[in-house]
Amino acid sequence: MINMFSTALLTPQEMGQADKAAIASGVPGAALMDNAGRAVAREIVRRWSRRPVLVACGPGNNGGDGYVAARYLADWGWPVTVASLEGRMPSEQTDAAHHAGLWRRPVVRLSAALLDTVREGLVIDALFGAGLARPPSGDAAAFIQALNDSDIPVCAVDLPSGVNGEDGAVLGAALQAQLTITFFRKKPGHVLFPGRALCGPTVVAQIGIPDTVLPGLAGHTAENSPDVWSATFPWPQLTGHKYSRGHALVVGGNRMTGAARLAARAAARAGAGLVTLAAPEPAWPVYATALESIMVEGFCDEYSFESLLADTRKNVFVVGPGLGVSETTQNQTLQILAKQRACVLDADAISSFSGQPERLFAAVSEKSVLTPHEGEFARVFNVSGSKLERARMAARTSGAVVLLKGADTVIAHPDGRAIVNTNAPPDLATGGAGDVLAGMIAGLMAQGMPPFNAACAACWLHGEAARQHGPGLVADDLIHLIPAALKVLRRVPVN
Ligand SMILES: NC(=O)C1=CN([C@@H]2O[C@H](COP(=O)(O)OP(=O)(O)OC[C@H]3O[C@@H](n4cnc5c(N)ncnc54)[C@H](OP(=O)(O)O)[C@@H]3O)[C@@H](O)[C@H]2O)[C@@H](O)CC1
Ligand SMILES: Nc1ncnc2c1ncn2[C@@H]1O[C@H](COP(=O)(O)OP(=O)(O)O)[C@@H](O)[C@H]1O
Ligand SMILES: [K+]
Repeated sequence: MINMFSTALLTPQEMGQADKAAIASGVPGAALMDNAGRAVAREIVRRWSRRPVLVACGPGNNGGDGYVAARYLADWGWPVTVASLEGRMPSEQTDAAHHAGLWRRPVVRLSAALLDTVREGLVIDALFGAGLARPPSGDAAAFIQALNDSDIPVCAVDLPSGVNGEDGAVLGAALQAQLTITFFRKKPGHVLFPGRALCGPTVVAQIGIPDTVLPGLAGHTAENSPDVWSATFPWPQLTGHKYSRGHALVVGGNRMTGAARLAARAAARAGAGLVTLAAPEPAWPVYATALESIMVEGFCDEYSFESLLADTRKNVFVVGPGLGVSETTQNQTLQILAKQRACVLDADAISSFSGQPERLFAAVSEKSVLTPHEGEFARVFNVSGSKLERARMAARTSGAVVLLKGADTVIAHPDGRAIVNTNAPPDLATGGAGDVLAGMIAGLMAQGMPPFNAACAACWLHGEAARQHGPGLVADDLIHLIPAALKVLRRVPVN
């Protein structure tokens, strides 16, 4: 069971449908807009002391929210200037026009020169939100450029103008905000780069849209959070034993032995009851000396490798870290996939199919999790579009769960669902961090967690472990911080 609703990510189009459904259920559009603008004003007074504010309003509903925010701030005694793009007011008989009408003071034409009035103040960006239709040009482009060149803080309504809500891309030029307030649920553009960085922290305000509108229109994209998968998290059972917690087998390489060791340790820390490292004979002493609780079994050829896989209690395999790109790696991967058990394919297990992706796609299934970074991804998937679209398309094409790594990791299921991870600090950009992630996913799958859920949960725990460490992180540290991340997940304070 997976909960895609509480952190659902809605496209601008889906958000429009949510808006309509809320209105149909009896909440007037003007009230939604009033709630939205008041939420913006409230978040501002919570963070900044009273100061001059310039509200830049576009011609649509985003501008409508701006007129509301301006009214509340002025009512609370803030010095407010309202400016409209190209002097355009909202079309008559719209909610935005209604709220623009409630602003009884002057509305000036927006220009970069107005920034001089708020050098010590703040700008509310209510130019464009979900309805951004083309790259900003003319007055809008000049204003965005001048504001970005200044150090005046910007509070964006819904999205920083210029950011595409659907995928976080910049359409021509976009504002850099210090705070973004969005409504009801985030959009993909709030969590995917570069949009995420341009938003600053994003606050989600509830404005009267009931959650009951969600099942009709959302459910295929969400932000990663324990809410999504915690119901299926495999906590140890009182009467459990090591065999009931699964047995992960990690394939080791001959030379880069650290990668598989990291993955094996991470699988054990994530809770696999038993972990075996399958070591090629020449490297067996290296693995055997380094590992204590992890069993090390040697193999010398494909036959002895095959016999290592035979034991059906070994219910999940990790293949790829430190193996090297070669035909041998490809063969080992295919041998593993032929067992039709759960597996995590990382690094060289993916790259070894460069130029022959069909061989990989024919062998994987929903029980397989592929964990490429962008470089590995490009070797086997020939897809374009946003990161969300590419991961989704890769999962559909291959039939496997695909976890496309990076600062905004996307986890996609072949059925079209996708999760965007947002808790990973940049300290994770260090060699071996991906090997640890692969092991953690396997450790959760060993305990019976469904592959997609396991990939999401491991990714969140990985980010949390890194957050606990902070700067100076190396991959080895993550192993020791998995217990601390698990404690956070259980809401038990870390001692
Ligand atoms: N949905 C909800 O639940 C709720 C939504 N709410 C709010 O509504 C916002 C969405 O409103 P929206 O659909 O009116 O779109 P919006 O962002 O104002 O932009 C459209 C206008 O901008 C114009 N325009 C576009 N690009 C342009 C460009 N490059 N350069 C120049 N002009 C450009 C475009 O003009 P046109 O293309 O017609 O010339 C049109 O007039 C959403 O972000 C949120 O803040 C809240 O009130 C609470 C409830
Ligand atoms: N800038 C970043 N911010 C957050 N997480 C990152 C960033 N860069 C990399 N990561 C994460 O760190 C891990 C690196 O994995 P990978 O590139 O496979 O490294 P390795 O192969 O050395 O183990 C992935 O989980 C990735 O999502
Ligand atoms: K905006």
